[in-house]
Amino acid sequence: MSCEHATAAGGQTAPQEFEENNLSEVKRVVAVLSGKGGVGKSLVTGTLAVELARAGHKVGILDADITGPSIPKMFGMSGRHAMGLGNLLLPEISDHGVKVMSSNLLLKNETDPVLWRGPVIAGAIRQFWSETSWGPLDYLLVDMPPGTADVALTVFQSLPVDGIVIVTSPQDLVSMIVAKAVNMAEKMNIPVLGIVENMAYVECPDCGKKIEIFGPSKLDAVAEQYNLPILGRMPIKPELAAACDDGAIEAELPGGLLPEALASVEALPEHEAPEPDAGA
Ligand SMILES: Nc1ncnc2c1ncn2[C@@H]1O[C@H](COP(=O)(O)OP(=O)(O)OP(=O)(O)O)[C@@H](O)[C@H]1O
Repeated sequence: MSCEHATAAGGQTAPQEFEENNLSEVKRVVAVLSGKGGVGKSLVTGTLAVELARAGHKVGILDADITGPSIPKMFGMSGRHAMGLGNLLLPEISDHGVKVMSSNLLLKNETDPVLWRGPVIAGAIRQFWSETSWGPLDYLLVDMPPGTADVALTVFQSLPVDGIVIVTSPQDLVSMIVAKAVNMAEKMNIPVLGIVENMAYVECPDCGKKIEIFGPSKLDAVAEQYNLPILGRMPIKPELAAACDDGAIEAELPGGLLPEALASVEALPEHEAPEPDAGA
């Protein structure tokens, strides 16, 4: 498949800070990172976005998981396409006001594979920041690609990320994954806000007992080892997966799933406004 926008932006490899355009006013950027795919990073990003929006904040999601984007579907945007305004892209806006920019919003069909090479992906990230009109946002959440490789590095080197939320699951090699993320964050000088453990347990529908089906969690020990706060434990809930599949996360997400993560993100100070002459 091809994308006019992303192809035009290809060829950008050298690490550099991407400029914010003068139609965006993003106060805080939070990256949601996981060590591998499928641990629920996108669900945690979506949950945080919904909880922030319900708390009255203006929220956007930059879907940096370029080759495996799942945010638009979760927010009921399947089949929608991002529009342009002059040189800028306009994010799609969900029913409850969450703005989303994603490679899936640039594809003709959402089932088309994204077969872009690294430099083109970096170019897409630049477009989603520098060439997207985000307007005023209290929080921009970045749904990172899984792992700590190339694209993650581009995001951390190029966007003004204020904090990182690490998502793990009990069957992960939690200690190693957290170590990699913490080392990367330290090198980039970005604070890690803490760890969310997803799929931590299943609740018995009859007696409410929490069953740790992947065995006892190692999260407490790892959090202590790296001196990181635990930002919450999400249970496996089939209705969550169904809500994501139906594009109904905003309507159907139960309240209060990640209170500690919400409080930690809300406590982040605003970063400094861009230079007045930073243009699109
Ligand atoms: N706590 C949960 N309960 C039920 N289903 C879940 C839970 N967490 C994630 N899922 C489901 O598991 C699948 C993978 O989740 P998700 O897309 O959020 O993972 P990811 O880490 O972002 O994956 P990738 O890195 O491949 O994009 C989705 O279908 C999602 O709805």
